[in-house]
Amino acid sequence: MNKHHLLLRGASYSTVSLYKRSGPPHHLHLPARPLFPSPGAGGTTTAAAVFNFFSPAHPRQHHSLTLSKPTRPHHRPLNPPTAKMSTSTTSAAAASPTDLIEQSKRLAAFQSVTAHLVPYPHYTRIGIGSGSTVVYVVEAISSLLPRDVLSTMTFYPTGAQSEELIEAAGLNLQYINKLAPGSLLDVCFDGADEVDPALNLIKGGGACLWQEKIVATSSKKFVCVADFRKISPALGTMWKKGIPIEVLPLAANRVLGELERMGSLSPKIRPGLPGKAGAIVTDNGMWIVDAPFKPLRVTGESDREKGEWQVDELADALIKIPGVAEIGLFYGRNGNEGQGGGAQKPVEAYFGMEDGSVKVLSA
Ligand SMILES: O=C(CO)[C@H](O)[C@H](O)COP(=O)(O)O
Repeated sequence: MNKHHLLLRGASYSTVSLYKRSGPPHHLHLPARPLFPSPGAGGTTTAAAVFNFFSPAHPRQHHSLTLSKPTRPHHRPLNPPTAKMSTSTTSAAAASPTDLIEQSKRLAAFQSVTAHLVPYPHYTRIGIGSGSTVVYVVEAISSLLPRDVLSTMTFYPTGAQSEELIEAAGLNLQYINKLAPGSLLDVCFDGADEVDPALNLIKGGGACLWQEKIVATSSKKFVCVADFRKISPALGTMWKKGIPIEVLPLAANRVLGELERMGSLSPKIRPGLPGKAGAIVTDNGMWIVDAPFKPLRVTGESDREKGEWQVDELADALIKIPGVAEIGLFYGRNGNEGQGGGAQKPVEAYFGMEDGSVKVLSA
């Protein structure tokens, strides 16, 4: 057993680098949770925390690390472990709304990767979702994990955007169609357009929902990463554009009629403008229909006469419409309930908040 004792300044750390007189630094990854009591609970008391863990660089060596906190109280939220990030987080109050949203996505990405990937160097197959938040997930993976660990991992995209992200970061790329029957990815990270308290999701704002669902359900666990705007009491409350539905182009008008009959409020074929005239075409050659419904009930039953649906009942009805390839409702089981894969809901959702903290909802 290797014993280390460090005196740290600050509230929380996710990576500690030990520099030796010679040779490369030794990176130790810590759990993403506050290490010490909050200042209000006794900021003048010296505290210590002991961790037993393995370093990815030396997986056979068992380490014990004792962290001691200085007596000065702290008032800062958890910071991702880069100097750049620390600076932007502490200036969050003065940030523009766009900066604030980007910072919150990045915070959530770093914390989710720290919690689910950094302590588990044996994870080798990772799914990468689509959208603007996932950009920060890939940044977090690239910057938090040592190169020799990354070289043992393979990353599975959910469309053209995440394929480019993986390649640009110099990570190993593999396609989900190469996953052997019965095999699963260890974990998959993806964003969402809206998240309800039961962790049902609306996805597909970026038109990648079909491959996203295939990758999520091919993973042992799905981790959702988002910003504060995505937290919702009921799907359809915050995301007003409607549930994205991937359809066979020749069936699109028929699907629209069926959706109206089910109570959807003005479903529409998503246009490709400004980039493309006509309908948007997905990575799979399909179209997207956006179908707004009244806010979806998390529990209870649907009242179909009134067009008021419970999430699972609506999802089950939508997926049965002929011509529908896949729907942007992620519902049913979560990863904890289906360890063998097949679950659409995340095991955890990380939300970067306006105050610089990260809120975590667990299944
Ligand atoms: O489902 C998706 C793409 O099909 C995205 O995950 C969702 O639209 C969230 O995107 P962003 O991170 O840009 O807010």
